[in-house]
Amino acid sequence: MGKVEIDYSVYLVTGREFLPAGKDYYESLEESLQGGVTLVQIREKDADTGEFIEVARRSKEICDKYNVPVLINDRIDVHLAVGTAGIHIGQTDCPLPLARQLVGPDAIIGISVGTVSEAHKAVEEGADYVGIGAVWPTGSKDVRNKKMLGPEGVGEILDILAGTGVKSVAIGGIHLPNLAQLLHSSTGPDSTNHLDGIAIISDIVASQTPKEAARGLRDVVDSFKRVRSSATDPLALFSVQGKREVSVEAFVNGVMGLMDVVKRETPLVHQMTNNVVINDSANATLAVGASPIMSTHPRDVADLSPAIGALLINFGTISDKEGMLVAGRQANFNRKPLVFDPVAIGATSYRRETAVDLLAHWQPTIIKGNAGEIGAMAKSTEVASRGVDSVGSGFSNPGAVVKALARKRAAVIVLTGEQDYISDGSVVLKTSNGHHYLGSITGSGCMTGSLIGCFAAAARLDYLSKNKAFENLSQLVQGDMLLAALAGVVVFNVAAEVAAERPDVKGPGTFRAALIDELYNLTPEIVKKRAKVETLS
Ligand SMILES: Cc1ncc(COP(=O)(O)OP(=O)(O)O)c(N)n1
Ligand SMILES: Cc1nc(C(=O)O)sc1CCOP(=O)(O)O
Repeated sequence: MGKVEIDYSVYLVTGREFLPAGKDYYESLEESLQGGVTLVQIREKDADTGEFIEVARRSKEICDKYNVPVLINDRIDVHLAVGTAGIHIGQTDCPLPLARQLVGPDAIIGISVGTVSEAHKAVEEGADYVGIGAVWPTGSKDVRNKKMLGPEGVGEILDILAGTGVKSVAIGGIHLPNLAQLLHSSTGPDSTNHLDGIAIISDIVASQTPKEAARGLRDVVDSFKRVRSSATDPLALFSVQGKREVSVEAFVNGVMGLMDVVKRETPLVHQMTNNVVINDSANATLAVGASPIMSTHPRDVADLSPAIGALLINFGTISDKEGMLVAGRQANFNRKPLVFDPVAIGATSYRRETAVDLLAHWQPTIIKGNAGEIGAMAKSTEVASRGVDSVGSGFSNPGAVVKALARKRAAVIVLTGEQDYISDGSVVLKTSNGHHYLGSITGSGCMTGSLIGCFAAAARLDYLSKNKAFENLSQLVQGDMLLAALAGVVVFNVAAEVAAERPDVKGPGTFRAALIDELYNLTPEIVKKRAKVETLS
């Protein structure tokens, strides 16, 4: 007979205990199937065998109407009694080789994995799919004894599965607002090994409207799979208007256009930054025509999110981690650009752990850092950090580093230095503006991050003024984020050059004041004349 063909896109794991008051289980199941659930697992933790068989039998009758296969959680006897498509087992249930002997070659066997070694074993033992979890904390199961994987941990397990034919779903704490982040940031650099689907209890079962809940999840997964299978650029995270023209002239014209958009729209740019630079960053933001808001309290930042144009998270003095977690999640949920400046990430283990934690909870759109910071993000040993500065002469091939990291992180990467390198994983840009005074004042890197935030907000607004919102539901943000990153870097460095040439500038002190003036006075024409931009690929 052969194995049933399974679509893992939206895999409902049932749980009668999570139904909202008054909601009938069978009604809820049928509504979720109407919404687009593609696979159902019957999970009964409290039922005795007779009751489990009855629930599975009736559930299968409903699923059969929609041609959706059913699997049974843990209980091989219930699977055999009802004749379902297969089983899902955990690490402490019946060993997989024995389960295979009992259910036969045609039954689907899925197994839970939470580590790379469990994934290796699942492949060796012939699992059809793995349930990778827990991605995030969940109220549906006690997972306190398990390591939370975050999207990055899911990605490490997906790397093991690449080329094996074993399918994958992620499970645990997955909801509509964090779904696009999970799908993108667990995907490997070459985009071949991405999740086949997601397994969900509460987001569907606990909903009063399971049809809509399932439909929302299904739309995002479908859209993600469509983009991954058809895009010429496998990242396809950000929208650009049509096919991008990769020429210096097009990029510089684009920067000029974004300068106008910022001045016209004065986007609100929420900045959670460090107390060394907070004033300079706010002033630089105002000088280019945007509007800064420097709030940090978790309750405040959640309310702000719908109104802002972009969010900057600069963890220089890392005193507001709770607020950063909330603000980043809200930015992803509201599909606002999120610029991450992991200041001195390589310098201490606390900073590294904080970054891992933040990145497990939200997906940055643009990551900006100096060589030490980008080296730490890329786990490169070529460049080391000392405090907030990097040491050594830099990367032997900086363009390759930013391109690879952009693909790994599914974000635009900006590497600042005497020359700046920017990549979205496809195009690599190099810019060479600036002045050595920038190294003699505090906050030049942080101000660059702020300006990238301003132009990211502008790029999103520009896109939305010309296109329909959210044509592609799996995209995290809309607008040309590569161009936004370029604009932030070029505008800041050109203004620095102009400031340093002024006769009244005698050193870093006068330069700092002049820099704000020249950001304020900078015109698109000056940028066009001075921008030193090269395309490397
Ligand atoms: C798709 C999927 N993945 C993981 C699990 C968890 O299964 P298990 O480890 O057996 O734990 P219990 O579900 O029995 O609590 C799952 N059920 N489905
Ligand atoms: C059943 C289950 N298994 C998990 C694992 O990590 O193996 S997490 C989990 C619960 C998933 O429920 P929700 O979608 O409500 O978070």
